[in-house]
Amino acid sequence: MARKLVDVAAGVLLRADGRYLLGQRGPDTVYAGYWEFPGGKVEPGETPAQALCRELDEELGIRVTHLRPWLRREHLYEHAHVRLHFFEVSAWEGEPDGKVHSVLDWVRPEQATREPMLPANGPILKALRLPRMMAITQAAAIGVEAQLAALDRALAGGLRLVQVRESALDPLRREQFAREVVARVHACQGLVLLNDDLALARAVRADGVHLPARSLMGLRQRPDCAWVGASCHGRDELEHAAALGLDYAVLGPVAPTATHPGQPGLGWVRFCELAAGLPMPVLALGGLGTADMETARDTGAHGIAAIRGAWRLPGT
Ligand SMILES: Nc1nc2c([nH]c(=O)n2[C@@H]2O[C@H](COP(=O)(O)OP(=O)(O)OP(=O)(O)O)[C@@H](O)[C@H]2O)c(=O)[nH]1
Repeated sequence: MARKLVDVAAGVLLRADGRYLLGQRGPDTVYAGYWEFPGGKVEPGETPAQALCRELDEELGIRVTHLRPWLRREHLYEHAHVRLHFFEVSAWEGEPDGKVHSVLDWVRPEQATREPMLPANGPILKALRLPRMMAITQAAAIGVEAQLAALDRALAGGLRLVQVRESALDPLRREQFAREVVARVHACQGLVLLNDDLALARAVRADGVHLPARSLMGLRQRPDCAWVGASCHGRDELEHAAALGLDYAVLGPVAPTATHPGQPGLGWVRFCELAAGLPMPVLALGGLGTADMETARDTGAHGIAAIRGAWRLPGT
């Protein structure tokens, strides 16, 4: 029997130290004892954002002062068909106090999470492990040694997500370079994705593969890999990435770039429309750097992907 679709708003409260808040559902509830993000059902006449502010006041006794729409996922439970609107909550007044949960806990994204977790939330926890800045390599343009030196500097500065995109390097040098990148990034517990080459990703023990849009659109099934993402330029590509269950998408270009001359930028307004309501995180790409991070996140992006902007030294 088809179940009525129920809208639910859930908040990922993020502390400055990177930890997020989970609550354990109290007794006498469906899925009692399971962990969840605070939140609840959207009442008639409320937007999901309004519902979340009300729920966080009722459940935690806090007043939200800054929230951003993040992911939207549907899940069919035996008791309900839910559409979950996840928001990032980065500022609030008051100290969260467990008024309805048995326990509250602040969890680090890289830590094993709390169990049992509500079944719909697995991909949300994975999305929280995706770093906010993706740096895309340009070794063929600037030289392998210069790129590795830039990588070392960026890792020391906190970079934890690298996409190796080096189709212009010959196969042997590309493999050697990819192995170097994996060794350096894994030494810092970061993630490495190989552009469009699943076999090389496996050979060098990278974490996954990043699909260009033309490869994405040719697939009917998600490649068998821990992390899979794709480059997208419009809603059809984003929806295909979502349908395949990919872990993230990169959407752009937001601004015109030197690497794609003549291609007009989407701008932030269009970016916001295209990236809204998707089940996986979307990184903004195209003429951006670390200075654009807050604008990107306020527009619904999970973070930023960049070539030049990611390797630039601070102040240059
Ligand atoms: N709050 C919350 N609900 C979630 C999460 N993940 C998830 O699947 N859900 C589902 O969304 C629905 C939320 O229901 P709820 O019982 O918390 O709603 P509520 O606070 O309005 O309570 P009520 O049923 O007493 O009115 C449940 O079916 C729950 O399983 C999550 O992380 N947080």
